[in-house]
Amino acid sequence: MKKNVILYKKIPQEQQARLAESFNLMTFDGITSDNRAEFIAALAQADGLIGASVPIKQDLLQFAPKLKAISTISVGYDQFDVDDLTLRGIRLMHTPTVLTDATADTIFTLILATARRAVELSMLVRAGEWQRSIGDEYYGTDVHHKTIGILGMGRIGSAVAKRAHCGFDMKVLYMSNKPNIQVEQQYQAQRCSLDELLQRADFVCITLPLLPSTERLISAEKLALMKPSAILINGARGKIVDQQALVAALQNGTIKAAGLDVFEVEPLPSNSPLIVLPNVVLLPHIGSATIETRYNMVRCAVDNIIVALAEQPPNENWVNPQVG
Ligand SMILES: NC(=O)C1=CN([C@@H]2O[C@H](COP(=O)(O)OP(=O)(O)OC[C@H]3O[C@@H](n4cnc5c(N)ncnc54)[C@H](OP(=O)(O)O)[C@@H]3O)[C@@H](O)[C@H]2O)C=CC1
Ligand SMILES: O=CC(=O)O
Repeated sequence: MKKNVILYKKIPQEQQARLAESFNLMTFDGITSDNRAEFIAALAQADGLIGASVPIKQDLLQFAPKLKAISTISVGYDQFDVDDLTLRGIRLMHTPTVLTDATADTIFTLILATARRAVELSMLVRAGEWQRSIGDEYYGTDVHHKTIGILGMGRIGSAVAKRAHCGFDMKVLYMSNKPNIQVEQQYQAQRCSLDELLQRADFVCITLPLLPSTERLISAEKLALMKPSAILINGARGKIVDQQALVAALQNGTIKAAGLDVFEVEPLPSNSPLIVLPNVVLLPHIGSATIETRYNMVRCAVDNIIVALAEQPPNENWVNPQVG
């Protein structure tokens, strides 16, 4: 008998067809206050869930007594309580690797856009204010040959290090739980403490997961360690930075600029003080948002739910293989 799967995100038709071939499929275009009751009712019979961006924790899981697997169309899984899923015997699968390069490219987009003031100057042109050759008040800062400090040297951190070293002749510093010998050998990366990295780096890039140990890691005190000329790039999760402290640091010149793809609250509220700061480049959480990469993530997540519900042995996309 086919198992029951809920798809809670819109995905390309042919991938949805793969799901419909394997499972009794129920679909939701996101979970909103309008359809939440219907989603909760569907959970009663669900063997599997596949989707993205929605926190699925105890408040929803209590209505899902049969649930055996969740496949998230993302690499980050901070929207779940992994220990609780493991206790409940629910397999959690994610989509590492397929989005690594696209996300590293987004991080480099933010590095270049902040350093060269690309958004600010583009707005000046659009406003008709480009009347003569621009003066030094609008000059940017070099990226090449500068020092980049990468927080978290995993898949995306390593891809950023590659771009920095091979493409921009940058010196690479990194802070990680354990040494990454490959990046040390390939990109001459040097591991150091968080404080040393913050003091030395021209560009500080966050590529950490959101965990209790990383939440608000970049506090007012840590921002104060950065050079006044330094630029902070966050391509990971907004809650890793104390956003209020960041706004203050950008307003009072503690640091020069920031490039942000992620925020404490998403979508970023329209009254956020970040919106009016000229020295910030803001993106709407698009780290992996290319046509090719988003498609590959969906394909990977569909593969994952098929594997997980077929009770095949753990593979590298399983977050909690101990569930078995
Ligand atoms: N903006 C966007 O659209 C995207 C954002 N992301 C975010 O990027 C994050 C990283 O992804 P990815 O590179 O694939 O993940 P990885 O797990 O490959 O890399 C994370 C690295 O951070 C290290 N780390 C974890 N905790 C700490 C800590 N307290 N101090 C120092 N290092 C630590 C990990 O070390 P160890 O292995 O030893 O724990 C690991 O090396 C995701 O979790 C997600 O939140 C990802 C994709 C797109
Ligand atoms: O934020 C995106 C992810 O895949 O994680």
